[in-house]
Amino acid sequence: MAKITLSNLRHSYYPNPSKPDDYALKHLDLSWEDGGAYALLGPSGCGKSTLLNIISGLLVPSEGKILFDDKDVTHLKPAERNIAQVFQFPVIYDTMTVFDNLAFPLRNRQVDEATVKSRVEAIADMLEVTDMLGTKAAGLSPDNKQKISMGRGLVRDDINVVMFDEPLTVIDPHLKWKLRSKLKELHQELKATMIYVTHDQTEALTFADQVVVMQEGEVVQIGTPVELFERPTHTFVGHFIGSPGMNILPCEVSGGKAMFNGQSITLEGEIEAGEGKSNEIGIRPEHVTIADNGLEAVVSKVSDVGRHNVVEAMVGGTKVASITEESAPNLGESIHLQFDPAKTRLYRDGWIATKSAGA
Ligand SMILES: Nc1ncnc2c1ncn2[C@@H]1O[C@H](COP(=O)(O)OP(=O)(O)OP(=O)(O)O)[C@@H](O)[C@H]1O
Repeated sequence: MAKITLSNLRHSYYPNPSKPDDYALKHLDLSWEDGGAYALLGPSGCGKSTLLNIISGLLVPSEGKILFDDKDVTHLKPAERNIAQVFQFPVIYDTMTVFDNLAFPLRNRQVDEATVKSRVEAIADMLEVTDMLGTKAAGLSPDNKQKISMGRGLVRDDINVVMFDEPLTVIDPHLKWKLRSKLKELHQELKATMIYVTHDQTEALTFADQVVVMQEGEVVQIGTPVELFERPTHTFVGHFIGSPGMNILPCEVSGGKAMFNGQSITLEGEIEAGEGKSNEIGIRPEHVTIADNGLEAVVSKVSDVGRHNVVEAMVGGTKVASITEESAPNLGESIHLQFDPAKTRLYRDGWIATKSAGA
């Protein structure tokens, strides 16, 4: 396994890019530590596949370098990079047994049969497919086929990184969580560097220790799932992560105070110096409470989502969502909302602009 460094990386599919929008990857400078479990999360078109193809060697970036440890691999072919990839659709040989499928990447590299046997048996044990080793792959269910595909990606112990590209796409929703937790377990046992590409926040947050969130060809935040939830550094992350996402409320800033709907809102800390085109308050629905006093609001929607209710209420012309475990108010009812000051951030032109509490 290796540390992977992307240094000053940019990529455009155009021959003569001139403006930022000509770049599928605008500027990337980041390191994936040896043995880390990473997710690359972002909506369709944000540049995930482009980045994956650059790491695997299918694409040469327009600018910048890729290093595996200290070795510059920018111009090495995929086969020279020692990478394993697991794709959306299972890549296995139907006519071979499960054992032979798992053994394939090892035999391909002339690994001796005793090692093949012990490695395949160990991976099969971790994946809980030992009883299928003698079965032809053709008869397997789609989720078992994808498990074997994952096993093929994980069976070699000499690879630099295992990359999973939306690996649960074809899996039945009720089996997804099983494979997701299996993958997490495998990471803990194998300690391989893994990059999991997805547009699904649940998959990213359950698998990864560090999540890299991308938007429009740029990384907007790298952090643990808790960091992304607790203190998004960009409104995109606040909105994209969470269910429902963070409330992003237009506000005015004057005299170091944020005014929302004519009322001063206490923030987590001081507002950073600077100017911007737009100011917004970010507060998660989990940190908005219905109280006896506070911002006046009128309930516009109530959704019972099982463990709790999501209450949407209009404060002037702006919708604010809150999550409550208590009985929900009625539609049209006048209520008061309070924001937890320690969790209320100011965003300027999308980027966080409050000093964190204690800073
Ligand atoms: N071969 C190509 N030629 C031109 N533009 C491309 C090509 N491949 C991707 N793009 C553009 O580059 C940007 C990033 O695309 P990319 O496929 O990397 O995003 P993604 O996040 O992987 O999306 P998805 O999840 O839909 O695959 C998009 O604007 C896309 O239209």
